[in-house]
Amino acid sequence: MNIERRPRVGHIAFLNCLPIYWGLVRSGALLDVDLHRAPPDELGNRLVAGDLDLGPISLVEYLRHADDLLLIPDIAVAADGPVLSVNLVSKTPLADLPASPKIALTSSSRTGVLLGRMILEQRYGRTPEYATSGTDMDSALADADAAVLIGDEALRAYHEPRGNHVLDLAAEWRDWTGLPMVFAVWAVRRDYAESHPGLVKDVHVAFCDSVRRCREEIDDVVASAARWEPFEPEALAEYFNRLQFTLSERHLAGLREFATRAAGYTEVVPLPKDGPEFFPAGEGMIAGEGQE
Ligand SMILES: C=C(O[C@@H]1C=C(C(=O)O)C=C[C@H]1O)C(=O)O
Repeated sequence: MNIERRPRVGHIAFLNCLPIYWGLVRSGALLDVDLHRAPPDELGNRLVAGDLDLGPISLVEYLRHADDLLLIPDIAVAADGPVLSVNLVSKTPLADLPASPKIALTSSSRTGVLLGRMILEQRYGRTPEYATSGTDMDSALADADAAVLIGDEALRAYHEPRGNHVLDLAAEWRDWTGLPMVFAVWAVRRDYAESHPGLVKDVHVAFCDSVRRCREEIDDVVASAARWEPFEPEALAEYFNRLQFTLSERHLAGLREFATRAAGYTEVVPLPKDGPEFFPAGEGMIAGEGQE
């Protein structure tokens, strides 16, 4: 009897991760993983608790738990400029925000909300009062001057701001540092990587192949997503084009810069000098994508 169980793999329940999983269906690799779909905050908790073996995790959550995790090469959720779905949505133009604005931080985010705090405090000299909020624009703005939103709700706010002002935080990061912003990385628990290196390698290869297929079949990805999502095909095409799913050297430079700046804010484990530490999987497999 086979007592091996499938690797338990996370799946971020946002449109932005659809391209990463697209090819798993096409190649059949979907049958070889036990996929768990949830918002990023929940997936991070489950990976850290050992209820998942590997998968996407918010960059900040990875930095907090880097001692227990290894990065999986090549794959990320990132943007080198506007991302459209990590936004500071404010009732007034940014310049008119008071010195100590009330800022709502969506409960689903760890990285976007910290990026928003850094930008408000360091770039725009504000000393905000923060509160955790629901994930949608109305509940987040109910008792705040502005809100940091991520994912589908933030993309919706970008397309339908309803009188509010939308500041793209990945664009802000790029203007500020000259670097891409990495929002989520793929990580594997160290104990799982040690006991099941072959399975981790298989999942890595399957995801790299999936991203490659998605780029080749992007029109089908858009058409398929547009059947179910409240966004026009053109808007989805623009979004999937902005998003980068790779972790190139340039992305790593952005990740390290963010880790350095995050250290002053939250209990992140400082990266080792030549860090982050990777699951050993050889050369990058989807080189070229997202690299400049
Ligand atoms: C680009 C995005 O990245 C997401 C942002 C995250 C965060 O802020 O913690 C976590 C996972 C990512 O998928 C997005 O959701 O819009």
